[in-house]
Amino acid sequence: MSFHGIERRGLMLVLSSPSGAGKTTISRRLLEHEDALEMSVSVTTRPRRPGEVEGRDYWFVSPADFNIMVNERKLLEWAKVFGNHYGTPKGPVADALARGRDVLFDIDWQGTQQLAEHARDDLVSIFILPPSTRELERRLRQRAQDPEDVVAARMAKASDEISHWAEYDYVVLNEDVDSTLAQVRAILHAERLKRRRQTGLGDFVKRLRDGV
Ligand SMILES: Nc1nc2c(ncn2[C@@H]2O[C@H](COP(=O)(O)OP(=O)(O)O)[C@@H](O)[C@H]2O)c(=O)[nH]1
Ligand SMILES: Nc1ncnc2c1ncn2[C@@H]1O[C@H](COP(=O)(O)OP(=O)(O)O)[C@@H](O)[C@H]1O
Repeated sequence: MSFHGIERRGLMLVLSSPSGAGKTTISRRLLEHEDALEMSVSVTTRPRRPGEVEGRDYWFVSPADFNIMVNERKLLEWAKVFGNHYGTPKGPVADALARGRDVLFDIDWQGTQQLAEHARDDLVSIFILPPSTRELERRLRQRAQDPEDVVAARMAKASDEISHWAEYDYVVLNEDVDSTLAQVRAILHAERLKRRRQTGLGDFVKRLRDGV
């Protein structure tokens, strides 16, 4: 990746939050604005929701196929969430990073911990908090795509998920979508400028010094 003509190493941007806090909304908006960013599309055994698109939101697979992917080590990380399995296919992430692109992950704390074990230096993690419990419940119901018992289960798990907030590099409160988006973009832009990510800086500075 070239940034002002200087080679840069791609980064892995993780968004986690309790269900309903707004990860999907923020991810979609972010991808509209950030050309150099690609979504990591997970595989899941969860049923497809109305409006979800195969290959855009998830790859929907059977439990048997998921197990095959685990056994063949095709997943970078995987976890069981709300009784279903979710995992990150390895290939597309490696390809994107090799092309110098950044990769966005909508994964839970278990997946974030696994990525941190393998690629801490390339990882930038953001935890998204809802403004209040009431608002979280309102958002989960408003989405109205899950049956009532699923909404209740997700609310019951919210406290567990939130308990991992301090394991993240950044924490953003998602009150208003536009300002959350601006904050996440600011984090991404600053992280891209980290010296160790600008791999072409040494050569650039050498040419600069040679010229003076
Ligand atoms: N570890 C891991 N978690 C995932 C993956 N894909 C999705 N998740 C998480 O699984 C949880 C449930 O996702 P989903 O069923 O789409 O509901 P959501 O909470 O509305 O996004 C969320 O916390 C996601 O971040 C994955 O590949 N790995
Ligand atoms: N800042 C916000 N203000 C109001 N509603 C929001 C906000 N962010 C997300 N939502 C709504 O809340 C619901 C859950 O958001 P979603 O992005 O699906 O959350 P998650 O992916 O974390 O489960 C959706 O109906 C979405 O439109």
